[in-house]
Amino acid sequence: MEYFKHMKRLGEALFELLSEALGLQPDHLNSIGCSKGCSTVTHYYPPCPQPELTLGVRKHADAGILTVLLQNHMGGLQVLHDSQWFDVHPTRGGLVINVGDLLQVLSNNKFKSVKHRAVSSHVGPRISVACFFSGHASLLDKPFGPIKKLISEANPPRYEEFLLKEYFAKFFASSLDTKPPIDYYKL
Ligand SMILES: O=C(O)CCC(=O)C(=O)O
Ligand SMILES: [Fe+2]
Repeated sequence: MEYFKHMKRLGEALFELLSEALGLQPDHLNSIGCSKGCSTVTHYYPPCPQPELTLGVRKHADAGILTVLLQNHMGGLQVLHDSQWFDVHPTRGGLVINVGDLLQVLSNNKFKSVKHRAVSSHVGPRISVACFFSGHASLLDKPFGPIKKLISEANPPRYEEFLLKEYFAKFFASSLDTKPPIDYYKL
């Protein structure tokens, strides 16, 4: 419980910084509910006898707005950059912050969601705790798209508006092998 209180506060602070980085008022992303709707998934990856035959989690970008990830000392998380996989080495007391597909939409592609995966290992277990910020429930029924203040003639919208509830319905009906729901709304 204590951890989630801290996650909520951290989320608010991160969304302030991200708003400023977009050239918006510091409270912009918080005021539209970005730091709400935080859900948590804990992963337990046991030691794997044949790690070369499998992956812990396949390549994907997180579907929500922002993810705060805590991993134990085992390592295994990798991010894709310029078509190459890079290890995200665990740092004691460190957290990994991943931009999700919905922040890519809100920022009209200024922030790019990060493709990542978790590889298996002979040793373990590896444990990770992901807090997914997916936005306040009241956003589900409202049109969602790039922030209007970020749109101009020089920077036209890269996504059409859509309903988050339809987006999440697509997400929950999909697998990591199918195209991510964000792709349906690209302009
Ligand atoms: O276990 C990890 O480090 C990654 C988990 C992950 O990518 C996810 O839950 O979306
Ligand atoms: Fe992920």
